[in-house]
Amino acid sequence: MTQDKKPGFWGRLFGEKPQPKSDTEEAIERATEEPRGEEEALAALREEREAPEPSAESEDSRDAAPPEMQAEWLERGHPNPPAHEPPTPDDVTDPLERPDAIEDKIASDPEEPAASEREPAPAAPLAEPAEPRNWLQRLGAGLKRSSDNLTSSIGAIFTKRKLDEATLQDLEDTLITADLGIDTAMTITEKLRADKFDKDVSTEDVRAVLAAEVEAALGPVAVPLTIDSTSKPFVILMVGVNGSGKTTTIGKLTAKLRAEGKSVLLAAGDTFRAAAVEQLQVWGQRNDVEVMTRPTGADASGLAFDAVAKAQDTGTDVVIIDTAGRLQNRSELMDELEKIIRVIKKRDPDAPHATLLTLDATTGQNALNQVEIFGQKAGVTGLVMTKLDGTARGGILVAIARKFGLPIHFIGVGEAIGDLEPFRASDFARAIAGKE
Ligand SMILES: Nc1nc2c(ncn2[C@@H]2O[C@H](COP(=O)(O)OP(=O)(O)OP(=O)(O)O)[C@@H](O)[C@H]2O)c(=O)[nH]1
Repeated sequence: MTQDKKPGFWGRLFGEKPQPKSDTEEAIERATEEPRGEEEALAALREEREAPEPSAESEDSRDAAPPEMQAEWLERGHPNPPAHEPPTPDDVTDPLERPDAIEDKIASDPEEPAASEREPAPAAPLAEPAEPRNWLQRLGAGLKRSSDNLTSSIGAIFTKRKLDEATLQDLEDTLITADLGIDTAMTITEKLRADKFDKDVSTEDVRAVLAAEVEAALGPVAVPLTIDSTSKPFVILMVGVNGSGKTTTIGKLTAKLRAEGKSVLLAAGDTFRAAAVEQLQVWGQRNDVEVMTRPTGADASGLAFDAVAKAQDTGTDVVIIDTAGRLQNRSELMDELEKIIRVIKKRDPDAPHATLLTLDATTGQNALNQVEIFGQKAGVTGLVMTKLDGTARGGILVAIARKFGLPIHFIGVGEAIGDLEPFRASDFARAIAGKE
């Protein structure tokens, strides 16, 4: 305890009663030439140190200080002892809280005006309301990095009024760099060449063509995930590389299915990692659904089999099977995925009814390879693009759509339970083109 070494610390810290000046303060008074300025600086510092009196409801009061500290505190007339021991000089991390901070402050900031002369502190920005934004706004915010990247590059290219060959070439390069794919890049530049060559063109014109082409590419693949109620249970297998968002997507999707009144059983097929099982269990609790598990290292296909069997027996609407993340180039792991599918089919030859591949949007071009290999090995039926909120590479979705034509069911723009939405081509196109 440092209480004895630092008498009066609490009082000074909380601006309680006038205290005899500490050695440090006295030394400052002696050493400085302009006593008035120092006093004001001291006053300003004390003011900064002042903390509101802890209230009976304050969180701090839940975790009381040791008895001797409480005695000092009560002696000083405070109703609630502080939450924890007063910090010692060594464990105080805020420099202004350190006993020697007064010296430092005056030495380093001799011109600091008195508190009364200071500009009033700017008002703190209003805290963002919890859930004020609709989906479109969240999508726009999520894709902002992608669209900012794209539109600022477009803005930099279109400095001349008339559209010429060099500008078109630069635009094509920009669109390819933004992961939209060569086909889309060429379609956009050709359209602009046909309509606007040697004519006035604005960045707004380019954005309009961009949005139209992206929508044209994505429209056919924006297909909702339909749960066929004649397949009971409807079995969904979730696959993807490590960390692509499988488990999180399962949690979000389960919430949607539950909201539609469907019963859901989850199978924690990532039997490699105990943490992965726990993560799914948390989502299970949140959604109030059962999660089937096996000990770490158990055969995932056995678990999948049992989950389908149980859902058949209990009349559960949907079974979602999580799987361990695997890189598409690890053939032995991809073989294991094939085994899971084979085994599920022993319970229901039509299952899995949907095999969803989660793609991390931040991956960029590698996503194309993932779709290809997972498609071949696991018979992917649809895609979920996750983490569109944290990437400047959202354009990859366009390239994937053009190359594979696989349905894109959902996109994820955050980690929260509500951050999964059915994919809508026009919303995505407008957001990525930065159009209101
Ligand atoms: N920002 C953001 N984060 C996401 C999104 N989806 C998932 N995540 C985060 O990505 C991380 C990995 O997600 P998981 O769901 O654990 O991924 P996984 O594919 O199950 O991972 P493995 O089990 O390791 O293969 C977690 O921190 C998630 O919260 C999303 O749409 N946006």
